[in-house]
Amino acid sequence: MSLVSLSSQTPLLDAIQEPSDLRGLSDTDLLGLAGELRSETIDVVSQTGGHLGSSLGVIELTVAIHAVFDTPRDKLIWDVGHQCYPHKLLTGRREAMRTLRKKGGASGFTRRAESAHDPFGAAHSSTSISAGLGFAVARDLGADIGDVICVIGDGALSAGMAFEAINNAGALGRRIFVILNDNAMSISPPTGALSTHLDRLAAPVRAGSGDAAPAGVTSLFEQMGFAYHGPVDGHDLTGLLDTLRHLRQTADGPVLLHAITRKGAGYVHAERAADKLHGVSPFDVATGTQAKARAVGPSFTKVFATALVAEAEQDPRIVAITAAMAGGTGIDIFARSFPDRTFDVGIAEQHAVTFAAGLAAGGLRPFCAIYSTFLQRAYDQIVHDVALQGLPVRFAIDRAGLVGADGPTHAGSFDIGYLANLPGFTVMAASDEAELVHMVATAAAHDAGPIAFRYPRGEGSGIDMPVRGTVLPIGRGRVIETGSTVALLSFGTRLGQCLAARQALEAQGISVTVADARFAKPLDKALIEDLVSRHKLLVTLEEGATGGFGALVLHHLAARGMLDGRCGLRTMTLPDSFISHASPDEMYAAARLNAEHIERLVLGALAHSRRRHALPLPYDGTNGTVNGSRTIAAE
Ligand SMILES: Cc1ncc(C[n+]2csc(CCOP(=O)(O)OP(=O)(O)O)c2C)c(N)n1
Ligand SMILES: CC(=O)[C@@H](O)[C@H](O)COP(=O)(O)O
Ligand SMILES: [Mg+2]
Repeated sequence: MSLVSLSSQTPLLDAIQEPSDLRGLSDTDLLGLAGELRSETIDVVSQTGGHLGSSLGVIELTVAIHAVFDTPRDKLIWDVGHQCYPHKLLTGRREAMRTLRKKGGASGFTRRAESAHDPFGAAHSSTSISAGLGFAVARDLGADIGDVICVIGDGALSAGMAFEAINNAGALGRRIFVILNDNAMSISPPTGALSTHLDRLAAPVRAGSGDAAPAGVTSLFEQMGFAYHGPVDGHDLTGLLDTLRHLRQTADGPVLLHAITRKGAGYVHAERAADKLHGVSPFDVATGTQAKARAVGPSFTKVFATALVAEAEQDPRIVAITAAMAGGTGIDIFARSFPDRTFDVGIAEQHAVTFAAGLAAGGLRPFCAIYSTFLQRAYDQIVHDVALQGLPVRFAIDRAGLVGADGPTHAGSFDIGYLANLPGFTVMAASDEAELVHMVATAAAHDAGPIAFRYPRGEGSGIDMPVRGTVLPIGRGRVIETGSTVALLSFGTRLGQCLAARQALEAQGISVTVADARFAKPLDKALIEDLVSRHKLLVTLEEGATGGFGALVLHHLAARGMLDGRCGLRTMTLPDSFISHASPDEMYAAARLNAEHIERLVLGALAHSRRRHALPLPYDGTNGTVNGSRTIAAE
């Protein structure tokens, strides 16, 4: 049943500059406003792309919260933040939303720097209750803060840190509102016993038989010190207004309101879609058909998944783990072939890694497929449970490097540094989709210890693909093109940019070697020493922050006493800043990691070495980016 007829007329929304404008409206007008807000959300995302289903599911919640509470003095914190589009439309950013996720435009998540109505930034899930409790305690210790409202989804609630926060909040007893937006969806259907528990609580509302948990079913939240209210219909705006007004009047401690919603609510194409149109590219509103990005080659994700299936067909010890990202990581492809060897642990990366460690200790060959950025959440598990015990967990690290519209919260910038400094780890980066196939085979065969291979979001270059992966010699890189003056040593897919830069430099009479390092650990020391001894300049490149591959190369050369100036050395990395969202190309341009930047750096370094005297480097030691600013905009 559609909750709204899509109309382009939005007279009520037109009058809303700030949430305070809502508070003068009648409940009837608020109903009309919700309808207009839903239409506007659909229209905006049909133009820009982004996260649609989640935003549609919280239209009524958004209107009710801003109508009842005194935002921004009352702090409204959205968990994940991918559902914040209606919130942004009501908080002075309606125009900015037309530039959603574009270079210089509105972020697709909440951001403190963007608005006082975004008291806490998000994008990684399950942080809202911890942050909200911080605001609540700051208030109780004298800060000028009103109420605190955390909106968290059923998926985000499956992460351990959400329960760490509930555990603490329930004991502290501070007044805080947690609104559980329960649409029985994560990106895909949720997994886990918590989901079963929530379904039991929600059953009456979902069955349309009333606003109360079934007799005898008490929520675990009550057991943990929260006043549990619900389940209530999260699309019944009038009911929500009454409930929130009542709770605001009466709450004297932590409150959890269990709101039952539908992801994609009010847009038939979203409601019908298996994923409820969680993440979409621009689409036709009438048909729901999305624009298809032109792809030259297969996606790295699909190449990974297909290669893993091929390996698993030969080896029953191979199992796959995802943390609620089966579609994004391609593990859903693996699951179709091996449902009993596939484990979706929910949004629980810490558990995923240590679970994989247990699987490895039990003699299996676990592939833990987690985006680089989300793997950050499990660092101690990687160190303490995997590396320290030398357990052969395989890490398939997707979304390595800059990812584009999701921006800095999703950039895979740090895994090279945070893995290659761990004893016993093997760290690889695929320079293209064929290399990725070989790296899956190499990881499958590697029982000597933990091994990771990284690859970017998006499609490959469409090169010829091997039928099967071959196991690579550990710690060995490969020379692609031979030259004599400059050596470009690339770790990852900047290799393509190196080859383009080589062409430009060769046209200027500069002879360039291009090599693919393949491994950041163990380093190919023989290759590095040979490149340094035979060239005037060695440049390392990586789609990672400083302190990664290039640093390890310099460490090695220092240890070998080869920093004697006979060969100039430069490292090209991501800048020491977070790069705002834009397209991947625009972000790599801001990072100065494209072919033109390689060419410019080489010419500058050669000129510098010709002058043979120290000049102040035109940068802070990175590849030309201005340092000092924490976040830089894509050019
Ligand atoms: C730590 C972390 N892991 C994974 C993700 C990817 N992710 C984004 S939204 C989402 C599902 C969230 O489900 P829920 O909280 O129920 O929100 P809904 O999409 O249903 O509105 C996931 C897994 C993330 N943002 N953060
Ligand atoms: C909100 C969130 O964290 C995910 O939806 C993420 O945006 C998915 O990223 P990809 O689109 O790269 O799979
Ligand atoms: Mg959900």
